[in-house]
Amino acid sequence: MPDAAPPTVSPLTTSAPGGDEAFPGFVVAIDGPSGSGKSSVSKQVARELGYGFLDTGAMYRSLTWWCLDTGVDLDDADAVTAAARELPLHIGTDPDDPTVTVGDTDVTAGIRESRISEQVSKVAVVIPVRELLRDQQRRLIADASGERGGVVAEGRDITTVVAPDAPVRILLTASEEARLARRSTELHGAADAGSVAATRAQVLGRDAADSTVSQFSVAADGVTTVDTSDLDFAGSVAAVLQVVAAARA
Ligand SMILES: Nc1ncnc2c1ncn2[C@@H]1O[C@H](COP(=O)(O)OP(=O)(O)OP(=O)(O)O)[C@@H](O)[C@H]1O
Ligand SMILES: Nc1ccn([C@H]2C[C@H](O)[C@@H](COP(=O)(O)O)O2)c(=O)n1
Repeated sequence: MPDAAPPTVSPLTTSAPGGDEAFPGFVVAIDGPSGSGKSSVSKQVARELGYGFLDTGAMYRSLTWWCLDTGVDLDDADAVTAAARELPLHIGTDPDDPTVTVGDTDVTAGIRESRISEQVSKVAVVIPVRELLRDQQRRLIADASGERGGVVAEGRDITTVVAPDAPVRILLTASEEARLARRSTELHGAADAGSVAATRAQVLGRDAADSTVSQFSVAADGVTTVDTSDLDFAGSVAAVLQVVAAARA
């Protein structure tokens, strides 16, 4: 499947809310709770469509990494906002090479460490930080969709705030049980009672904090819910591609 030729793209344009320009290509916006598969499924969907891929969570993670690296107190919202203004971030939008750098440091792997996952919500709930990153995300979506004819962008507020006029908006969800099992398997190599319990606080705690600033537990008007609880990874990718195909038919 990854080597399949990209489908012909109709020249659809999406308006970029709050900006002066329309997004130049087709935008697939995906949000949902932690462990629903947003990042991994979106990346594969982007590959199969020949589109760009934007992982907006990586931007919040990079800011968290930068604050910790430079000694910024994550509980000081003003200091975190100042850091966001200075953040020397580069985020790749090639789904085969979504490299993230902060300054000269490749943080692609580092931003996935538990120390970041456990603290990233402190950064993500700061409203001025969200506004700064939202503007950057819209620019990245415009650039990537222009370069490749389309982009798959994922994150907690993509369908509601960053790209509410995207032609495809999906809430990718799964039962709490499925999400915990997936994350547990990813982090601990198993989904037995012990490892699920160890994962629970991180996954549910982060969702609880993040839901104070974004709405990702129920689909907003016009957003299609794709429930992957009973789907494997390939099935989830196929379900999203089906929604995209229906929107373009
Ligand atoms: N349908 C699926 N069936 C089984 N495993 C899946 C499925 N979708 C994703 N996964 C796996 O679940 C894990 C979590 O997926 P992923 O990181 O993409 O979720 P996410 O929604 O982006 O989470 P977060 O918002 O916390 O970053 C990954 O290891 C991924 O490979
Ligand atoms: N558009 C977004 C993207 C991410 N966040 C927050 C929520 C998460 O706690 C954190 C990391 O995201 P992840 O990599 O786990 O998807 O960033 C957000 O608030 N809005």
